Amino acid sequence: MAGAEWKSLEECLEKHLPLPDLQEVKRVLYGKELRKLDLPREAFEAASREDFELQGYAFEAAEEQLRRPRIVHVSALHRRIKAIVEVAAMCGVNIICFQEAWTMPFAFCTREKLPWTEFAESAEDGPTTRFCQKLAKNHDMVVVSPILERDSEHGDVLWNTAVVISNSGAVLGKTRKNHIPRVGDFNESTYYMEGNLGHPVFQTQFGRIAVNICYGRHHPLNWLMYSINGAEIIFNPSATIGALSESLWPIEARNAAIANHCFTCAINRVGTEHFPNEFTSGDGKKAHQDFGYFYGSSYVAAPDSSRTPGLSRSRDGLLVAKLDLNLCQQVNDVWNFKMTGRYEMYARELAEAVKSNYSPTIVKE
Ligand SMILES: NC(=O)NCCC(=O)O
Repeated sequence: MAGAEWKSLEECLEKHLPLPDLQEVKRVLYGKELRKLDLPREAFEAASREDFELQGYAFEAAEEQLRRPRIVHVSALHRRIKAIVEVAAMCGVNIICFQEAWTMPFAFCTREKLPWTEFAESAEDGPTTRFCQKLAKNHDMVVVSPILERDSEHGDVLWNTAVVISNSGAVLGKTRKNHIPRVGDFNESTYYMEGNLGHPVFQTQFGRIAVNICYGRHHPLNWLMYSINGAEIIFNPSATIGALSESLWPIEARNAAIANHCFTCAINRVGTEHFPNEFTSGDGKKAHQDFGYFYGSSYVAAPDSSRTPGLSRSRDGLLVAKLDLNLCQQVNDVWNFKMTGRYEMYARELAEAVKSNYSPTIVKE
């Protein structure tokens, strides 16, 4: 499995394919070609000074007679948040989402409590939320800040939470990771509980947003419920490694955008994190001190199946996407997945299937 030396799928395709083939491969892999955004020169200069990648693309919708375009700029990014947020502001970003548990190493592999649980903090008024409130207000930007939450009002329970901060600087609310991985070194159940807040959608000045945290992207019904509650953009802040999920990554968030007539933003960490003590995870692997390679490759996908190229696998980055939210309804009106979905039938059958005396409907000869 490649580490940092393999920069990105896009770079590899561009290096090896003749132009006519490249155009066809890109059409199949990424859908319609997106216009590159003309981002300010000073934004590129600042990104280069701070040593992170900057890319921008526009998702355009057809002009309508009754509605004006509903343009929103969103972004997915990695570390060095303040400098990166400043560059995002130069690019006119309206909503920004950071990677999962962005304030800490992804230490859940270790199963050691200290010092890692020291990173947990209040979603409402912890230091990270206060920091993000300043960023939000200064830059008139909605900030989605995924943290490890300590809920001291309920017995210090820990949760994997995304705090949503309005562009006014007020905390709009929070949402919690519903599904906890039990795979490989993702020993996260040692640290926090399955979310209990359902599938909230946040009405912001720039559109209705939701957050499906990392492992929730493997659950189509989790995406569906955010969409049923009206989400137009669903962020998927993640921390995932190549050996486990790199072949799933380009498919899942993109498929969710198509299936739910919404935009999705898949955001991943970059690099390898080393821990002081060796750990194992009961999977036969020798004791080791790192999680594996977090392969970045963040991207934004649209309801019409188009998507941006991925950010690099090896560098911090800021991906700016200009979305016209009218595209959600336009695609819905063509494909009608919402209208043709048999939700009542699924609800009835699922309600039966979860009963302890249920037996699956299998017709046999
Ligand atoms: N952070 C997290 O839930 N990772 C699980 C692995 C994956 O979903 O790819």
